Amino acid sequence: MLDRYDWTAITAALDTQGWAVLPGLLSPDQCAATAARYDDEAGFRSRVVMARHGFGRGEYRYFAYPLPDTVAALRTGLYPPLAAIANLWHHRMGLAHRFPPAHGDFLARCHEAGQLRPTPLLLRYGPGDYNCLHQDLYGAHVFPLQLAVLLSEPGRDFSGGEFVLTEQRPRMQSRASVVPLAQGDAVIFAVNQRPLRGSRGDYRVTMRHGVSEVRSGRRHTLGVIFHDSV
Ligand SMILES: O=C(O)CCC(=O)C(=O)O
Ligand SMILES: [Fe+2]
Repeated sequence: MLDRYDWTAITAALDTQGWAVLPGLLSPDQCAATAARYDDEAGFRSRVVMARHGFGRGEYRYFAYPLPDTVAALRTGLYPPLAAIANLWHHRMGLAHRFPPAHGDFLARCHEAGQLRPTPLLLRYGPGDYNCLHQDLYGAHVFPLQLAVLLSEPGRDFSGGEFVLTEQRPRMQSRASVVPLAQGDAVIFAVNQRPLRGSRGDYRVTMRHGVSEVRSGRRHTLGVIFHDSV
């Protein structure tokens, strides 16, 4: 499923803009089945109503272990190519920490540090809902890339609700990108900092992501974060 993507082009996009799209990562049927899980209380460890925390408006649920097969397969399968990019990024940012080639070994590190709780999540937005710019940092162990899959079809299921990324360069104003996504497309993006090549070598920029206001309909997304949470 993942070897059909051009990982050289994905790496280049991540290096230049801090995000890359994987078109059609999930089929419409997989999207519908995944979004439908939202109402099934049993598969989740917690529910967050965003307005209660000042995170925006809308809600999300964190999956419990064991994760659904589709989610587990994405998390395990995407980790190795992303770990290679993550290690290059850490090298370029002068960070000593390196990521093991298999997700199980990285999770073992998270778990030893007390980051035991699964972080993949389902999000649900209705009219007027939005997600404030944020970073998904859940402990000292942070994998620098994450994934969001749009489960709904723009134009048919909802309007508005665009995936937004900002990039804060040192001592400069922030730059925003709107990521064009169709149903089943995934965006891979930097969780926190990423290296950017400047005329005097690499420097670090800080990324944040969020979702603009949903105007109508209902929008579901699947979020895959590779580190577990305290
Ligand atoms: O709903 C979205 O597109 C954003 C989800 C999000 O913040 C995440 O997956 O971490
Ligand atoms: Fe997020």
